[in-house]
Amino acid sequence: MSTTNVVQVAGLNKSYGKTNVLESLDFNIEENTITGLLGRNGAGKTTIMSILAGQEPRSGGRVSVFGADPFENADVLANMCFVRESQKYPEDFKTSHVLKTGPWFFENWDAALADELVEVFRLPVTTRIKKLSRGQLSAVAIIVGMASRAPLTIFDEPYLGLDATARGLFYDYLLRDSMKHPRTILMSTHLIDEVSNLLEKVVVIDRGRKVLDMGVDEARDAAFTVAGGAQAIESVVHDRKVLRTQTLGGLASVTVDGAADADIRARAAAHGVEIGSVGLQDLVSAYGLIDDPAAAAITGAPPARHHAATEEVTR
Ligand SMILES: Nc1ncnc2c1ncn2[C@@H]1O[C@H](COP(=O)(O)OP(=O)(O)OP(=O)(O)O)[C@@H](O)[C@H]1O
Repeated sequence: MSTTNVVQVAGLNKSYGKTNVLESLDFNIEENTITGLLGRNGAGKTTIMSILAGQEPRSGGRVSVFGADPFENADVLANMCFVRESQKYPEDFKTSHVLKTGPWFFENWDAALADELVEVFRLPVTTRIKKLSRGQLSAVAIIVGMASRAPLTIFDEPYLGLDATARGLFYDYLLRDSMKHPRTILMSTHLIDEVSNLLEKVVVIDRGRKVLDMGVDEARDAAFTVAGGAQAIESVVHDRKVLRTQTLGGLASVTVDGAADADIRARAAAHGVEIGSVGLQDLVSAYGLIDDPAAAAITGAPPARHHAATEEVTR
């Protein structure tokens, strides 16, 4: 089955002055998928999204959205909705104005869906937007993103201030509505566990570089844990790349890069240690510690040759 890439990024660089914030990034986003853009604070997620949405120029490389460069390209931007925290509204704008003007900007605007979501999020429509609570402001942005039915919808941490019930409703609506009306969705989030059932693909960024780019199902095999006696673990994983080490007395749990192959399983059985799977959140968290001397320094434990970061777990 052939796939169409709505977004194609090749060798993307972005710098502010002498600081490189994105370096040689390559990734594609397939049409009609929900992709998570994940990574630690300052990794470069908002910068990537702003470049895709034509709001930031790049410093180098190629970016194509719907087959064209998005920067200052009205045709490309007409098919896109970028939902971000810092969205500005005209002074004195109310939610009712947002609902009224939505169809001016988005060809596929679904007014019935917007009204339904206003009810679901219990949003006051006649209150001025600048008077809304943090969570209510996020709800307005989510409603715009959902009701726009834009062929490419980009959500940059859309949930700030939203309560757990509202977040659950957002995820339910996003899943149901994107099944009924397929479109391409890119979402950055730190609440990875919450959205792991929603995402089909993940692109993980660390310090402006891509560290993971795969289907969520494949990501389950991207790493594994080994838990048990610290010395036994060292014998099992000594020639593997350890992403993260957590120790408690003589016990340890390490997160190891790659799939748990037959060789590792045999060694684990021989040394009486347990192999486990790694959830998406832990995986992203482990990749965020790669080659991070600061993380190792917190515990005073020097990183070993294959070990990226070591943390002492204290009770
Ligand atoms: N206008 C700017 N001038 C200078 N540096 C900037 C500018 N905008 C972003 N940066 C830097 O670029 C890097 C990436 O920022 P970005 O906002 O893309 O990160 P992020 O992954 O979205 O982070 P978070 O998860 O905290 O929202 C950061 O180090 C940030 O300080």
